[in-house]
Amino acid sequence: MERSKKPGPIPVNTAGAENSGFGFERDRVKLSLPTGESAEILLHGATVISWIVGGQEKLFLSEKAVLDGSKPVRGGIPLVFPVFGKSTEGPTAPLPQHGFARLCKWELLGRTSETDTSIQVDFGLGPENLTVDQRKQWPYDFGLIYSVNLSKSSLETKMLIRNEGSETFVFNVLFHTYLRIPDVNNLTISGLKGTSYKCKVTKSEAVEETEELPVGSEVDRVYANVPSTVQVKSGGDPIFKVDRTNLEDVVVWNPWEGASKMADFGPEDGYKNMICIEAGAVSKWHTLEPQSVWEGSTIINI
Ligand SMILES: O=P(O)(O)OC[C@H]1O[C@@H](O)[C@H](O)[C@@H](O)[C@@H]1O
Repeated sequence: MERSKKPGPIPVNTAGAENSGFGFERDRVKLSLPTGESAEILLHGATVISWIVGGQEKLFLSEKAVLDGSKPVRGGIPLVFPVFGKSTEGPTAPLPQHGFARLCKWELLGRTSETDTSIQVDFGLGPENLTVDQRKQWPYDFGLIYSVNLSKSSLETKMLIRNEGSETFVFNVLFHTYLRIPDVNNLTISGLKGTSYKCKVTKSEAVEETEELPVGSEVDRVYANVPSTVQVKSGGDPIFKVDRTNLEDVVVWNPWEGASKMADFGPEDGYKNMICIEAGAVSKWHTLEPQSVWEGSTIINI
């Protein structure tokens, strides 16, 4: 983001933070709490690539994921903005699938709060962080502030989008979260019943009828206006609870055996240990008028 438009320094609340941790190394930020929880975020795409609770990794990261900035990360939490999927028409048509946010090197704005039980870091992205080609593809003046907040048993991600120009723009935004799961064959997802969805596999639309949705094959569904919390259960036991604020939609994705066709997906049967539960605003365009701000967040609880 342009220096003049960056948020002013936010006073850091360090009450009781003697043992918590914030580390910056070359291309990534590491957060940790005195109780052992940690998270790791690359500047590339501001992609969260690790979240550890109770000594266990909670995010799936492909063992073939490319982390050097040359392509989006296969795993963790890539950021989707300003378009979800690939547009064939309209102002986002020139952009690649899922937009540019996951492709850019974000700026570290700093640690914005810290206590013994939580720590937050903010990243910024603006037109000056885009390549000349990306600027041509989407020539709007915008400012993004992305916050990652690690607490003892939850990870919150929050996006603030500002229109800093004189032209209105439309956008989609989504947290493309790859959750690590013990076995997809024992998995169910609840909280979607009664919600309309578009299935990208069968190219059809339907209303979800299942209370506890199993995943037994490729799934790629965009659930619109999901009213409540979505829970991921393993063998009937809740393992993740996903709450959303101002993010009305949820995408459920697992490529199943199609994963073997992705050069950066590994191991080949890794799809058994992942499910993407993606909180976003993607089923319709959101309009942002000049000098207006939009904010949305999601919190994943263990
Ligand atoms: O391979 P990509 O660009 O990271 O996209 C992965 C998947 O992302 C999901 O969000 C989409 O619904 C899928 O259609 C897509 O295949």
